Amino acid sequence: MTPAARIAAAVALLEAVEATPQRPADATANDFFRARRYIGSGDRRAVAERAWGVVRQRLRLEWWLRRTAPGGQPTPRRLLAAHLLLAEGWNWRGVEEAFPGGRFNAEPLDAAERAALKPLAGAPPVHPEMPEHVRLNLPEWVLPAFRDRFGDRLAEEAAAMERPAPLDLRANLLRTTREAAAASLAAEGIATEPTPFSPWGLRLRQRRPITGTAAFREGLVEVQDEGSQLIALLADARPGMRVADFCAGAGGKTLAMAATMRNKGRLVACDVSAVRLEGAVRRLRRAGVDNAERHLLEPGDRWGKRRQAGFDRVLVDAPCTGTGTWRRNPDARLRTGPGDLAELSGKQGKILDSAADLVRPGGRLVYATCSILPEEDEGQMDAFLGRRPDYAPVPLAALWPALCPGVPSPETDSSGPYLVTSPGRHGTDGFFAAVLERQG
Ligand SMILES: C[S@@+](CC[C@H](N)C(=O)[O-])C[C@H]1O[C@@H](n2cnc3c(N)ncnc32)[C@H](O)[C@@H]1O
Repeated sequence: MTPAARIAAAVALLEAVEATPQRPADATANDFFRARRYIGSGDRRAVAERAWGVVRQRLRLEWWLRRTAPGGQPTPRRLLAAHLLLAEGWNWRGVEEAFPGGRFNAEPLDAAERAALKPLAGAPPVHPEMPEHVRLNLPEWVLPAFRDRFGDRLAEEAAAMERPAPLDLRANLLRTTREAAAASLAAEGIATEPTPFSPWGLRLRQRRPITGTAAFREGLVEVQDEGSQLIALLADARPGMRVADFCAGAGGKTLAMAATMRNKGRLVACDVSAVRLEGAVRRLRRAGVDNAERHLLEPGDRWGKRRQAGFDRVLVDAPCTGTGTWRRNPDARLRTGPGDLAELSGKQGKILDSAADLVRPGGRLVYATCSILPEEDEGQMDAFLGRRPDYAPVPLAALWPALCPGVPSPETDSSGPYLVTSPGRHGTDGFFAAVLERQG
């Protein structure tokens, strides 16, 4: 593809993303490229990277365009050209030439577009007159909650959320060790380093596709952010236990817990989504897990009633706003709003109440989110502990030394008894996890 054709394709991809604003952008991108198989993998990567760059910077690009052309719409063409000028450092001439018209290329910029864009040449992406949330590249509605969470580290965390996430793998101890998995990847030309907190984690030095490697196909490694690995670690599922992964999805944490259980005991992966649970089947097989079963939770289901107090561990990896994963899903910060938070908070409380009854006295309920909004995290725990005096938190500081001997704990001064990870401080996604013990 010529550089101009790549620009045109990135504009078309952004238009497709805009046309389905509630759909995750990567799902739209998959359809987009499937319908254009003639776009080779190098071009596909370049087109997607540029489009995601625009999505990542959208709040700032829009601010600039509203300033230079107050009545004009921030169309995908304008946003992309603004991105070239502000974020990629292109000069004005280069941008004009990137829209040459003709077959496979974007139409030339018209007079209104030129008037809106030309003043952006040489301008900095962040302007001192931007409102704080635009400067930080965060939607306005999360600002108070993010400030509660991060205090004077807010700018540092917001900046970390703008950087693309590294690719983390979890060595599957059912099949290998972390060292052997790293050696196997290295033999295939993929350099990794151990993650600082998770005893199973390997971080790629450079982002590379890994699903084609023998190490992945043979189930030696699974893709999983280090923060997510820590949640499975905190569940402390041991061989012979009865364990329920209540919101198992496609089994990311089920797989990790099967490994700590060494395939011994009973592990049930539950979810309300048959499609997501089905997604776990191949992963479980590849990982060599044979102690896990799946259960689809349905309305009126008596499964939970029959298993009250039947589990040593119940993990609730709750549906949440996903605000902790914004560095990974740049479009999510544009799609998520306060209405989602209200709806999800209600759901989280209900899920916790159902899951809590499954835990035996002396057993543990582990509640986790990939959100950094206190309302979904500590707020949810305060409300739950108010409703359920038979539960008490087990502080992270008490759990960590036995789970990870010799490794410094990821706890922070402000995280209280809970695990709170963040991109700026830990280099992971933003996760929250609480371990609650049911009193005997
Ligand atoms: C954060 S995702 C789980 C991710 C998964 N544990 C992993 O590690 O890959 C939350 C899951 O909760 C499920 N869910 C939503 N409502 C639920 C409910 N009422 N009971 C159980 N699971 C639910 C969703 O279908 C989704 O798969």
